[in-house]
Amino acid sequence: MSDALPIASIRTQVTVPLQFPDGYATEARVFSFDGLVDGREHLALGLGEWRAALDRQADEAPLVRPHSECLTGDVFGSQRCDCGPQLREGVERIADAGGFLLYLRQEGRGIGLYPKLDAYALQDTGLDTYQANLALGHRADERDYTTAAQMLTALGAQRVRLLTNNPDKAEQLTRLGVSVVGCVPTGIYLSEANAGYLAAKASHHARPSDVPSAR
Ligand SMILES: Nc1nc2c(ncn2[C@@H]2O[C@H](COP(=O)(O)OP(=O)(O)OP(=O)(O)O)[C@@H](O)[C@H]2O)c(=O)[nH]1
Ligand SMILES: [Zn+2]
Repeated sequence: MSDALPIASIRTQVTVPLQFPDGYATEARVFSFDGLVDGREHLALGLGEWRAALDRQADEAPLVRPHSECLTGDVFGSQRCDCGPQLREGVERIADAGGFLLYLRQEGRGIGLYPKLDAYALQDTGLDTYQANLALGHRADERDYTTAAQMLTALGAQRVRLLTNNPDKAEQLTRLGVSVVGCVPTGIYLSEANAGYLAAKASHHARPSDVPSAR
């Protein structure tokens, strides 16, 4: 509930010029925070006309992508998932619309980097991405968006449009008191290597949720 959301505050904000390997360039206002509930170093990137977007209503509300960390995909260009292209797309679309990219330090759907690699090894024996988490004693998806809600509140972004295909993000943020006035789907980045990953994700999202409930 929104009244139970612990308050976080902006710690530092700095401007960082960004340039991607394909040449696309923009500028981000990078925010760090004090008081995030899990003590991790989550970031918010203000992109485009983010200041003006904070004052806009409904279908003009800030565009926000809560992006969960994927070291292999975001940094090294892993083809096992679609995280790298989604991050790149997210930055440009948010820069165009005005809003925030939340870079959430919950690697491997919240299980961590080494366990994600363990899950990859199990997937190579035939399990899908969710079954592999369960076989390792984890939940299928351990992500929690409390820190995302805290950052949005600290930024003054109580009303947002989400850039995502993942309904769990909208459900959790709504329960946490963020007003999600719309969801904008991200592109689908299908490759030979990530076809199984994307198929498992689509069927998982079509099922009743088995993700953890928001605190
Ligand atoms: N456990 C596990 N995590 C994975 C696997 N492949 C990718 N991930 C993680 O999945 C997360 C992807 O998160 P997001 O980019 O927020 O995307 P999403 O939940 O698919 O939702 P969208 O907003 O629609 O992109 C990252 O934390 C990745 O590290 C996998 O095979 N196993
Ligand atoms: Zn990934």
